[in-house]
Amino acid sequence: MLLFALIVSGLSACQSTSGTLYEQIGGAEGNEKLVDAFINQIGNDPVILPFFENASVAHFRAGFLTHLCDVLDGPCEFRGDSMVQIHTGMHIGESEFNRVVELLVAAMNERRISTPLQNQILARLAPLRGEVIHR
Ligand code: HEM
Repeated sequence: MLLFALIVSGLSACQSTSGTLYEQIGGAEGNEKLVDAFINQIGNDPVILPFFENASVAHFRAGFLTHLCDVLDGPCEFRGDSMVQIHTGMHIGESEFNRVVELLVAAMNERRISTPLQNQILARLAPLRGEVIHR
């Protein structure tokens, strides 16, 4: 019985593997910490930062938070412009898209998100590639 209790408490201290992806990243707090780490990565990247030259960080943060919450099955509905509308005119290519994915992975590593969970998150974002690049 003691062993069982130890195993259960040990499991709950680790990342949960049940519930929505949003719950698994730690809900609203986990989402905010992840998005802030991502924004910090963007802020330090000489290739990607120039894309955000005229963007408001606060606006991007709020929009990305809601969008990610929505994509990860959290209790949010992103009602902003479509991914195509937002990124049209930015002339984003494959390499810039891949770089942004790398920055998100770096942010997820920083937040100690497990590799299997990272892969599930990336699988949700990958289909958006065509809506973001060459626009
Ligand atoms: C799957 C990949 C991506 C997703 C899901 C995504 C999603 C978003 C979202 C939700 C917003 C905020 C929209 C709003 O509320 O107004 C946004 C804005 C923005 N995105 Fe992306 N994005 C992706 C890839 C990229 C890439 C690769 C770049 C550039 C290399 C980029 C550059 C920007 C910029 C500059 C803005 C700010 C626009 C502004 O407010 O002026 N995005 N993106």
